[in-house]
Amino acid sequence: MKTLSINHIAPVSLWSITRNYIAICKAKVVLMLVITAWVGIALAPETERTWFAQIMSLIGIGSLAAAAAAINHVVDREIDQKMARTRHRPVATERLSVRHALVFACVLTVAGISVLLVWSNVLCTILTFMALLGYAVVYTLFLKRATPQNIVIGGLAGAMPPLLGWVSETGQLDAEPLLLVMIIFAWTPPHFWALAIARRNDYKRANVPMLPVTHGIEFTQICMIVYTVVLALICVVPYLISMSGWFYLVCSSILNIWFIIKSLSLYFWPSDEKAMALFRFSISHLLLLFIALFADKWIV
Ligand code: HEM
Ligand SMILES: CC(C)=CCC/C(C)=C/CC/C(C)=C/COP(=O)(O)OP(=O)(O)O
Repeated sequence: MKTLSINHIAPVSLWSITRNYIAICKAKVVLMLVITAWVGIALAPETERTWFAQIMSLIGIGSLAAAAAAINHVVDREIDQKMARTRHRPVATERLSVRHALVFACVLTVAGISVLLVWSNVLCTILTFMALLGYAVVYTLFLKRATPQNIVIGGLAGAMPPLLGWVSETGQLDAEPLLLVMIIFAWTPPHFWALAIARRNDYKRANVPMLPVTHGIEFTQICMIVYTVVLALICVVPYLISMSGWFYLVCSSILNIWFIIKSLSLYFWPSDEKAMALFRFSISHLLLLFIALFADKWIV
């Protein structure tokens, strides 16, 4: 592989430099956010917009989400150094400097805003930028360090993409995409707390007030069950208002009952392995739920 020599000391491959930049984007999370934004576009009322404009809108939303993730790596570098799960991250290990990470985040932000202004609209651009600030500043800089409700409130930023996709199409706010936001909003606490239970010692060591650290595992598991039930109830509403049909209702009901059963099982027979399995399940759950929302539009 081709190598670059920095100060003739450590040969660093071009790929390992690129890999650092990809890592600070949280690429898999951003991909999932873009998929939910795409469903927002697909469910919006039909417009004259071209495929190209829709793809550019998704690229713009993805760029701002990746910029937010890069800023998160900078702001959280000292916390990340203390946690086994995150201590190998590029900024935490200083493989990537703070300056380089911030310049990268700025480039992504400017590029994302420009793309959205050209191929989307002003409202979508403002809302997407607000989501960036919500995650990179409000959640990361303040809430994460301040309250065990950090991820509940901060979760709103990550829940925004279906609304952003919808608004990129229509240029206005509507009730339907807000419902999609509420679905992700209710999904986020069981998604994250499952991981936080398994990694509670990490958070304790880093002095981050996550719910399993401040209120214990049992209380967190009860909260997770409550949120999975709330999620199941919210997921019925798209069917009730005829936004989605029976195919979506059947799929979402199966997924949500499964989510509730898994949360109950974690409560009655707790283990870290089961908590991690529930965390991984939550990701498949959301992906399948949004695929069901999308497929329903064509099936029914
Ligand atoms: C405040 C809200 C959220 C918090 C605190 C949170 C937290 C986390 C954490 C700590 C991880 C593990 C990352 C790692 O192993 O490095 C993770 C993974 C993941 N999250 Fe979330 N999450 C949130 C919202 C979301 C949202 C809204 C989505 C998508 C719509 C999402 C999708 C994912 C995916 C796909 C992964 C797996 C990434 C991988 O395998 O590398 N998360 N989340
Ligand atoms: C513009 C736009 C749509 C923004 C979306 C923002 C975004 C990337 C949300 C994802 C949320 C997320 C991965 C939280 C991780 O929490 P954490 O940072 O506490 O986890 P960590 O310990 O793994 O860093």
